[in-house]
Amino acid sequence: MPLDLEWVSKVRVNTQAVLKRAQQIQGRNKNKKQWQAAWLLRAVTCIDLTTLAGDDTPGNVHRLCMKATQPVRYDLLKSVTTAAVCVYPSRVADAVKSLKAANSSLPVASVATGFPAGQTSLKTRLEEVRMAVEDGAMEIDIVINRTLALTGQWEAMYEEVCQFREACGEAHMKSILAIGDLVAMMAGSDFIKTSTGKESVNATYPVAIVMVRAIRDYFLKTGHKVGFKPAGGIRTAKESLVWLTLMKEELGDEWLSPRLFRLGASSLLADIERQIYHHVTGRYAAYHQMPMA
Ligand SMILES: O=C[C@H](O)COP(=O)(O)O
Repeated sequence: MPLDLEWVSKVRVNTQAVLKRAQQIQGRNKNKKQWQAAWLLRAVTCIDLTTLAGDDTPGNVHRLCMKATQPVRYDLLKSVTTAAVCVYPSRVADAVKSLKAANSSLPVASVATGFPAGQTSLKTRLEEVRMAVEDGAMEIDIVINRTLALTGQWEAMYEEVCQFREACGEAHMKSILAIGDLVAMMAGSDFIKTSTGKESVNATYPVAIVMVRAIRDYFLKTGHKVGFKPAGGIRTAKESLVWLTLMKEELGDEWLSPRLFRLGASSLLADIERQIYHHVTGRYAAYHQMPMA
């Protein structure tokens, strides 16, 4: 849609109310036994299983892909996968190859646009998006230009995001960072994502509440449903339940599927798998019994 700065300028956040709501949501979802297991399985299906490390290799990306296709031990659970795998652009081809060899249609997501800082030229950032798409990425997690956002240059940020949208082609575009949500949605983002996972503060519930309410406002005004992806520092099964509760309560059941909700996480799955192991066997497994692949 065209940029509507009047709408952006009218946005107000009641910080105290948001903090209170965040507390409230963390106290919800006391489901136990099979209900808790069901919620955890839902969380698994929404994970973008991620590796974004300087020492990523075809080998560890391959293991990640195998884990994504069989996230919970085969003897405990069959036919569930994560939503996607998420890697650096340089590793997209490796992930596509591994998944193809495993006969899997799981999408490969790639961070791009100079992730995590976004401090490279626009030309370079656009080229990076195109290359990742060319290598087979079906989802692109872009970093918005924080310099433009922090200095209030919304038109320029909107133009950049529109160009990323175009460079993504058919690939879904997820835009990283709470700041500038509305502008990113106006410019065609399919998802908005809290953080890169590389900042000292990443996905927090109060910020998420502001973001999902921006998604709701955007939906009410345009009829267009934008997805939400919290990412960074999400490590425990319990946290995944809070995130699902937040989505259910703020946006409703429709936002509880991978089409509109993802958890960006590199090390959450192990804890969920442990909880599911406990649910099935009555015992807790050691972490080494839940291998990466
Ligand atoms: O986009 C995903 C994040 O980088 C993952 O962050 P994490 O490694 O803290 O789970």
